[in-house]
Amino acid sequence: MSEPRVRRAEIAVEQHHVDRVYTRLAELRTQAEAMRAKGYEIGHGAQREAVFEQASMLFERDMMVFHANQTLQTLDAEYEGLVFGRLDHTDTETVYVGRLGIRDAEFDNLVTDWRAPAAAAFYQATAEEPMDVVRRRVIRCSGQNVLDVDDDVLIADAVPEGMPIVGEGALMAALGRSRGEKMRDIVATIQREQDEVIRAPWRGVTEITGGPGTGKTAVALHRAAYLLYRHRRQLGGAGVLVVGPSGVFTSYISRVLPSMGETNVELRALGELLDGVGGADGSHQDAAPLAAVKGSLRMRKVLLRALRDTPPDVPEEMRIVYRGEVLKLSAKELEKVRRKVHTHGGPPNRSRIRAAETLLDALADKAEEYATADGKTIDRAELITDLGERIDFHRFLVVWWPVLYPGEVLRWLSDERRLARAGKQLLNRDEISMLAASMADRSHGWSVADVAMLDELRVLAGPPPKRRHRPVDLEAEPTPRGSTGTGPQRPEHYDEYSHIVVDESQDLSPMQWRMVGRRGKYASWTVVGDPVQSSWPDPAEAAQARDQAFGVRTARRRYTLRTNYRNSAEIFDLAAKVVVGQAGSDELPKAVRTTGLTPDVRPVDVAALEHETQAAAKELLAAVEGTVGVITAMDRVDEVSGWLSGQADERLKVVGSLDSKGLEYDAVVLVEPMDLVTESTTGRRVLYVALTRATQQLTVLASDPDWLPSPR
Ligand SMILES: Nc1ncnc2c1ncn2[C@@H]1O[C@H](COP(=O)(O)OP(=O)(O)OP(=O)(O)O)[C@@H](O)[C@H]1O
Repeated sequence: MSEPRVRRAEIAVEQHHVDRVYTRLAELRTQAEAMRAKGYEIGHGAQREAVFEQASMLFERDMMVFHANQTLQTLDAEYEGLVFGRLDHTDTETVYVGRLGIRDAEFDNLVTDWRAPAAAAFYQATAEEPMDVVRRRVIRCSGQNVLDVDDDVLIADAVPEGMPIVGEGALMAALGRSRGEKMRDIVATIQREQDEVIRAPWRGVTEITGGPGTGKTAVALHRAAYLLYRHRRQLGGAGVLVVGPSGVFTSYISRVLPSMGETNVELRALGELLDGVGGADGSHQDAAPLAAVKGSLRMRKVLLRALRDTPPDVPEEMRIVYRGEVLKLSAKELEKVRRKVHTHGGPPNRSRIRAAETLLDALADKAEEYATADGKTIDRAELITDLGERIDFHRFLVVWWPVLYPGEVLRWLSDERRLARAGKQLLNRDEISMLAASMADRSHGWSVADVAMLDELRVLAGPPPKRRHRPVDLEAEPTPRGSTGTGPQRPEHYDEYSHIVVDESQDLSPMQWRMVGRRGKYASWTVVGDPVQSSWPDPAEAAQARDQAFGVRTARRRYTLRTNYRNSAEIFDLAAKVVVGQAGSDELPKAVRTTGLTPDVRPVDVAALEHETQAAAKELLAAVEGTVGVITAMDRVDEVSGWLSGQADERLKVVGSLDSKGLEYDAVVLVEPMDLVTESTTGRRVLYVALTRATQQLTVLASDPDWLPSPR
């Protein structure tokens, strides 16, 4: 038979099996629906039974309905290619691998879940270590239709007579395919080095490093799905949190887990980790020098001092009449009382009772002072009891010791004098004015870096007292919550997560590590990063904060991924040049795919930049099937978006350098690379990130040639 006929015949063979799987899926769905209906029936019956029986029947009903719903949820997930692999073993056993495990009515396996031990050989078998696999087949489907098959022979000598072998290179075919707006799962083509990381033990800290495009994000997400499948009891209840650098990024990866039937993982951007505190929207990026100040560990102390400073607008003195005498506390005396309360160190929102007691003590001292001057004595205990019950005392107390909300306290720092007090010997003059100006700027919501400070303040201030009516929060004006998470909202108990995945971890500031660490107090971790792509100026300080976040967890394992699956070799060769001297050769991955298309580096005149950008975007939109990213320095995003507003094509995206982290496009236009270099002290690394976003084609428009180090 000719190759196309063999292929068609093999596609038909697999189609037959896939049809059986879908028929069975429909049967299972019907059974689950019937079970749910029966569960509800039990509930109705229970109403007429004795109370004790009712209780046990209701329990039974709840369990039935719960299980039925869970099964339905799993069966109804939109699986893109439910069956994607097949293993033919030496003993002629055949195992189909898919996104879900399904058995037929006789309880024989129709499909084995990719995470089950029986499917491991699909990812781990090699020609050197074939694990009894003769032929590994990747089956490519669209919906329920088999489109293609692709085989890998692992034990050539053991191929039985008549076993057809079709095609070559499922991985290369997958990598060459155009990219959509959302990342896709890679279950069908996970490579051995990646599989090892995905299946690593769940406890402790698993660190994954590797250069751009090595699949770190993909691996981390598949690991989350794998861990939930294998250890659902330990991890499923309290939840898995995936933290990414930006909302654009979490949106980009948001389909991967649901496509594997996993909807119970919470995806959050760093700027979206905090719900409801003063309306944090956390999508705005500060300029690098400002973000560096906001993210440094110094801020912890600055914030603590700010919190303990006298709140603005509190009464400057206290007057209260006691038995015909006016007791007066001056501003200085009141401050002494405030300091005394704070020396106990408790969160101010938990210290109001102590504040009341200390204030009453000061009033008693004052009364004693007056009495002594008049040669009298007072009953101190009686005074404290009497004043402590007085409404005017409590009225004073609530304004003098107000409930502190993180957003409000942060805004106080727009007052330079106040900030200078809080930042004494911690912040220099320039830093103070830069920070104060940022806090005064209300033209946008909170920035990504602000959110870590808000979270710090949340903990330092302590929870506000519970009220029947929610207090009016003046900071709540810009409230868009901005979570793109697919999982449940967790407004309060942030420290409950059982597993935390941190992506692009090389960029977390120390303050962000503290914030994430609070959420992982009892969790195990998967931490993904590439030091060479880091835009954080003080890696040592960040490492210290990171180690603190991990706490005493002793089990730590580290994996390095070395193959770049994203970029063509031509594109990566260019990108690697900009970090020469900043990265060791072992820190740079190897790109496996060549396209024959070298990047198009165009010197342009500044005046022609707009026109050149439009032209390059148009060319690339015509050249590729999928997305085209136009990457610029952060402060030029609006300008460049304006240039391209005439090109109404949904595949075209303009993105700032920092926001391009973790994303990928079929083609990229990089506008003015030198802008990225000068944007921050780690500009070259940011440029490296931007240059490694394209899978197929890259055009660089540069008026200044210095972005590319000249060859030595
Ligand atoms: N085994 C694989 N099979 C198919 N595609 C893969 C495989 N591994 C990675 N990829 C693809 O390579 C691209 C890069 O993967 P990913 O974004 O996870 O890399 P990364 O290491 O996180 O990159 P970066 O550090 O640059 O953000 C993605 O399109 C991903 O789907």
